Amino acid sequence: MDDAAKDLGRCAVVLPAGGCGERLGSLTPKQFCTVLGRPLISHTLEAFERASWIKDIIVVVASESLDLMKAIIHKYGHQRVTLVKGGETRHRSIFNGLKVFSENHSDDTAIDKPEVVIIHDAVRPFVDEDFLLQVAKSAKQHGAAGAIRPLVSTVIASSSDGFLDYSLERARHRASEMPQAFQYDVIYRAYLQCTDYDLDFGTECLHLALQYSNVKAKLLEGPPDLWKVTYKRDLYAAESVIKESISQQLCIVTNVKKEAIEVGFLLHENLKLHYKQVKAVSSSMCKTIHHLQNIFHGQCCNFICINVKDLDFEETQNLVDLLQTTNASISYPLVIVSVHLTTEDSSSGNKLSGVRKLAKEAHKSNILVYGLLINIDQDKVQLQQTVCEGTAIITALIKDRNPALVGQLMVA
Ligand SMILES: Nc1ccn([C@@H]2O[C@H](COP(=O)(O)OP(=O)(O)OP(=O)(O)O)[C@@H](O)[C@H]2O)c(=O)n1
Ligand SMILES: O=P(O)(O)OC[C@@H](O)[C@@H](O)[C@@H](O)CO
Repeated sequence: MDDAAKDLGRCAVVLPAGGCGERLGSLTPKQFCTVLGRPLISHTLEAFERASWIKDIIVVVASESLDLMKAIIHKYGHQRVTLVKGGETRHRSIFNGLKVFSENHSDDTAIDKPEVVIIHDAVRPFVDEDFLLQVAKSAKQHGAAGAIRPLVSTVIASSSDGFLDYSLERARHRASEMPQAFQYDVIYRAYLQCTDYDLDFGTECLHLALQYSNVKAKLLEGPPDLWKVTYKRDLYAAESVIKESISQQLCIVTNVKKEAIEVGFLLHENLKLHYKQVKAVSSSMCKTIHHLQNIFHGQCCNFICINVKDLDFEETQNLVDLLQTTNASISYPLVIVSVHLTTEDSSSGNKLSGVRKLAKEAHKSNILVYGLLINIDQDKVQLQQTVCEGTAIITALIKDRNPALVGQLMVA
């Protein structure tokens, strides 16, 4: 991607995050509300950090949120971030963010002026790097560029007495979304000329570029998940989108004992009907996180660990220990379904307490461990049926990632 961005020149992003999220109805401003255990703004930052060609990330927050934002940056290890104090309105916050490149600072933190600056609401966490680059390149060429999406509802105007005045032809109009991008001088010059009315009541940066810099923005149709978190339902939707994105891959870890391999094979056959990528590896291949990351060329968040009856939790404990050595679970809760093969005569009592204890410890590292008993004292047909039921339990646990079920022992 870096090669594709090489003609862009220096690029930065301004993330306005200084609002109070009134429409969401929470005491916590929505950019700091947690989604899958992590503040919404951290998900957005992670998306921009994937674009290494964006050299500076300017986060604009209300002064009362500066310490909270610093703590989030530290906890999640965000890089390339500069904090700026927000303003009373979104436009004033964006303007404060843009000033960081052009005005001297008391602490001499001058930041190199970018050729292209992206502006993106911090509460829009789903940012696609390819599309970001398209918008930035288009802004380099045309002076300004912005994301648009088809309108879902028709736009109408109301008369002062509350009756329909006129309606806009929906097919000819679009919703203005983000990211937007500008040649830095185009948008900074526009903000310098803004009236107070613009700064206090305006909502459209593209309009400012046209009004004050006489630059018509290039409009690019963006992907469907560009939406802005505004209402409570948007937080729930964001959590579902993220859960779905981290539930595409699955790693089955088993040792070389015969019964473990047999159940592992049956689980693999069932699970590959539900997941895009299912890999089965022997626990001997999972001695280092390097091995694990090589399996999926990156981050896998879902594991099934098959423990044969006489070894109890050794496989799961080893996997938890390995995962705890990485930051993998900082970004998203990892799931381990600890499968225990059992026979008619073995008691599940000690397993229950064992899974509970192990799960409680792992949960401190944001690793969710669930137990699953599979009785292998069955004929082939019955075992296949049991594994099929076990697969349904596993897919539900991974999809839901419910902390309340951590340490519970399900029976297929
Ligand atoms: N004074 C403000 C107001 C808004 N924003 C930011 O602009 C983005 C989009 O604005 P909006 O969705 O309106 O956020 P809020 O103003 O917080 O929401 P509400 O209007 O419901 O209060 C958000 O990331 C918000 O934090 C900002 O930086 N400074
Ligand atoms: O008006 P709000 O402050 O809720 O949100 C800002 C949005 O209007 C803005 O992000 C897009 O419409 C693009 O300009």
